[in-house]
Amino acid sequence: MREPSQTPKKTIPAGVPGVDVPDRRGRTGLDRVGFDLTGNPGVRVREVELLSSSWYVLRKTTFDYRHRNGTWSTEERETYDRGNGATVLLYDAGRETVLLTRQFRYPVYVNGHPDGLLLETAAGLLDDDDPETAIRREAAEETGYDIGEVEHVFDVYMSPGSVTERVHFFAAPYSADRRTSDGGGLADDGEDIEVVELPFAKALDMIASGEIADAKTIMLLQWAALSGPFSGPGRGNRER
Ligand SMILES: Nc1nc2c(ncn2[C@@H]2O[C@H](COP(=O)(O)OP(=O)(O)O[C@H]3O[C@H](CO)[C@@H](O)[C@H](O)[C@@H]3O)[C@@H](O)[C@H]2O)c(=O)[nH]1
Ligand SMILES: [Mg+2]
Repeated sequence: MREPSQTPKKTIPAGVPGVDVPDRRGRTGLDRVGFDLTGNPGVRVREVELLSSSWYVLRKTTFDYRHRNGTWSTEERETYDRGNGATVLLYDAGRETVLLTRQFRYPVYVNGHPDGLLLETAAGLLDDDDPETAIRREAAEETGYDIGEVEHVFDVYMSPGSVTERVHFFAAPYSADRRTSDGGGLADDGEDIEVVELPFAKALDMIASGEIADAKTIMLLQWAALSGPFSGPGRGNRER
């Protein structure tokens, strides 16, 4: 116990990782995001609380919001920020096939998927790259194919009520002569990705049966049938 005469020690705040001292991924200022927004005069950001920055970033933001009838209210919203991402549909128009990946997704497993092994188009986070550079990198890492020309399809907010992420969608042809490795993802990052080639028509059937249940994959397959490489009379509807 401290002697009554002793001067209390001044405690120097240790700093909050991700806020005023770097977190384990080197980030600071994570609680400043949103204050500089000016695009909507009916939104005034009041407070940003960093709830978690263990890997990706969860914030609670308090903001004033002007309703369409002119009244203001104060709202709170949690946002999950994992950066933006990119995805690509790899297709072989001649052989009428697509190249997908299969990997274990824990969030899916914990929410009703039988084994968590999800069939998906190759995809990854941008990290510090532009979308096209990122998708070339991810396609090579995950499928082993070095992709040539890519076609930009659309950019999409995948879960706008809670997740900040915007995903950039692409399509690109693949062919055996552009295979440079087995793919499989980065083992050091814990990735264990199977490369799965499917007839396009079978992939479409697997949407109907629920075997393909990933949003970006469904969107790209349906785009391919409607206006992409498998559109037009008689395409994508050949004998299974
Ligand atoms: N240690 C640790 N590592 C993590 C964690 N979360 C993700 N990772 C690592 O971060 C890697 C991210 O891999 P990417 O290939 O860059 O991203 P992705 O998870 O495939 O994301 C793509 O698909 C998502 C689902 O559709 C998309 O949301 C995303 O935009 C992108 O397209 C994972 O393989 C894993 O190693 C975590 O909580 N802890
Ligand atoms: Mg990935």
